[in-house]
Amino acid sequence: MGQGHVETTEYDVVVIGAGPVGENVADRVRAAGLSCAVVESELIGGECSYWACMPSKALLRPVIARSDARKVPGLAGAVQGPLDAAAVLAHRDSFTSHWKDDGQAAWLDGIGVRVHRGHGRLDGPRRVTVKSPEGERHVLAARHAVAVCTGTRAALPDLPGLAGARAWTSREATSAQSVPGRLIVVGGGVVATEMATAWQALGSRVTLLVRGPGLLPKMEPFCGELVAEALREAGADVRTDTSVTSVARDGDTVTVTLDDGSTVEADELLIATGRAPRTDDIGLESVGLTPGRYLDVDESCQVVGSDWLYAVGDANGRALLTHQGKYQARIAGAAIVARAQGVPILETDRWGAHAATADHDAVTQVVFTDPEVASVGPTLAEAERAGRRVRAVDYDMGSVAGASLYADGYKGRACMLVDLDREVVIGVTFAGPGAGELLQAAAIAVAGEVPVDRLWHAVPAYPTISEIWLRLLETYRG
Ligand SMILES: Cc1cc2nc3c(=O)[nH]c(=O)nc-3n(C[C@H](O)[C@H](O)[C@H](O)COP(=O)(O)OP(=O)(O)OC[C@H]3O[C@@H](n4cnc5c(N)ncnc54)[C@H](O)[C@@H]3O)c2cc1C
Ligand SMILES: NC(=O)c1ccc[n+]([C@@H]2O[C@H](COP(=O)([O-])OP(=O)(O)OC[C@H]3O[C@@H](n4cnc5c(N)ncnc54)[C@H](O)[C@@H]3O)[C@@H](O)[C@H]2O)c1
Repeated sequence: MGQGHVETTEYDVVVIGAGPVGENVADRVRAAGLSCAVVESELIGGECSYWACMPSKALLRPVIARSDARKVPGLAGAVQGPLDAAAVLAHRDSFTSHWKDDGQAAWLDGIGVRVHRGHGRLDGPRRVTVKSPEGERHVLAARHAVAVCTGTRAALPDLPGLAGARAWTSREATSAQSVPGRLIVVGGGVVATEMATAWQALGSRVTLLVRGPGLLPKMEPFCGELVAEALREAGADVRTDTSVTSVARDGDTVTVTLDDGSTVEADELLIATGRAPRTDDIGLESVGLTPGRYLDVDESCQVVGSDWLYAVGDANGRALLTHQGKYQARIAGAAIVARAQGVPILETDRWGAHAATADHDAVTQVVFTDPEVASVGPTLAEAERAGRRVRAVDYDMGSVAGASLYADGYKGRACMLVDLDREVVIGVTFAGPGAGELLQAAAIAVAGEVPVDRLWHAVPAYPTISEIWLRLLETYRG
C-alpha cells in the first residue's frame, strides 16, 4: 500500500462484484433508499453478460431454430444448408455489446449506485479496499452490509501439459472469433454439452470426452441420453467413460492422450470441467474466513457467523445459475434493508420473504442443447437420497399431439415426481424440442406446492406440447 492518504467513503451497503447478482443486490437496497457502492474489476454485467449466458445462448439460438425447422415438413427443405457462422458470431458479438459495459454502467448510475472500478478486498469488518487499475487505493466503509458477489471462474484439472496447451475455458468458447476446424471438449456437464452443440453446428468437428458414463449427470438420465444421441446424429464424436491423461500443444495442433493410451488431435481444446469460486483474493482472512471456498450462508444469504457480511449468487455455491442468483439478490436485498431498518424478526421460515427457499426446493434450469432439457426440483435419485417417499411418472413426449405437430418425429421425454406423503409435485424434467418454454408452469406447480388434485383442473390447451401435463397426471391417477 502506498504511504499517502487513502480516501475513505462511507455507504450503507458495499457490493463486491457487479455481475447480474451484484447489480440486483444494489438495485434492491437502492430502491429502499440505502446508499450503495459496487466494486467491479472487469465488466459490469459479469460473466453472464459477456462470457456465459448471453453469448452462449446467442450462439445456440440459430442452432436450435434450424434443428426445429428441419423437422417441419414443407420447411425442412429450405434449411438444409450450413449456418452462416460469420452472421451467428456477429449476432453473438452484438449480444455482448462487443464486450463493452457502457449500457450497464449507465443503468447503475441512473439508479444512484456508485461504481468503483478495481479489485475489491475485505480489510476487516465492514471495510473494503479497492485497488484501481491505475494502482490507486480507496477504502469503502459499509454502515450496514458488505455483499460478496464475485462469482466463479473455470476450474481447471491438474493435467500434465495443460498449462502450455492454450486451452479454451468457457470464456474463449463463448467469445471465439472464428470456428475451429476440430474442437475437443473435455467434460460432460452443462457448459460442455452446450458448447459441443454450438460449435459442431457452426462447422467444427467436435470430439466430446466425458469421464463418466453419460452426459448431464446432474439431471434425469434420459436427458443426457437424448442429447448424446442428437450430438452423434449431428456428427460429433461423443466418448463416455473416457479420461484424459495428458495434453500437448505443438503449434496449431493440440494432442490429447486418453486413458487407453490413444490420442486425439484438434485445433482447439475446451476444458469444461466445472467452476471454482472467486473468493481466493478478496481478503476473507481479514475477517476470520478461509479464502478460496464457497461462502457458507444462511437462508437470507448472510454469511454464517457474521451480522454484516453476505455472499450472494455463484459465490455461495447454492445454485450456479443467473436467475437463482438474482432471486437470492432479491431475498438478500430485502434482508439487508429489513435489518438496516431495525426489523426485529425476519421472515426466514420456509418460503418467507427473507429465505431463498427455492434454492433447495425449486431450482429451475434450462440446458440449451438440441434437444433442450428443462428441470425444476430434485431428480428421482436426489429425492431418494434425501429419503423422500416419491413416485416418478415418465411419459414419451413424442406421443402428445402438440409435440407431433411441433416437429416431425419429435423425440422427447418427461418425468414428474410426486411426493406421496403430501400429494404434490416436487420435481419435473422435460427433454425435447421446445422444452425450455414449458418449464415455468412446472416451477409454479412446485413452488406453489399445488396439490395433484388441483392440477387436474389446470387444463392444457389443445394441441400444445403442454398436454404432456395431462398425460403425466392421467398416468399418475390411473
Ligand atoms: C458458459 C456458461 C454459460 C452459462 N449459461 C447460463 C444460462 O444460460 N443461464 C443461467 O442461468 N446461468 C448460466 N450460467 C451460469 C451464470 O453465468 C452464473 O450463474 C452467473 O454469471 C452468476 O452471477 P454472479 O453475479 O454471481 O457472478 P458473475 O457473473 O461471475 O459476476 C461476478 C463479477 O464479480 C467481479 N469480481 C470478482 N472478484 C472481484 C473483486 N475482487 N473485485 C471486484 N470485482 C470482482 C467479476 O469481474 C464479475 O464481473 C452459465 C455459465 C457459463 C460458464
Ligand atoms: N443453460 C444453463 O443454465 C447453464 C449453461 C452453462 C453453465 N451453467 C451453470 O454453470 C455451472 C458450471 O457448468 P460446468 O459445465 O462448468 O460444470 P458442471 O458441474 O455442470 O459439469 C462439469 C463436468 O465436468 C466433469 N469433470 C470434472 N472434473 C473432470 C476432469 N478432471 N476430467 C473430466 N471431466 C471432469 C464432471 O464430472 C461434470 O460432469 C453449472 O452449475 C451450470 O448449471 C448453466
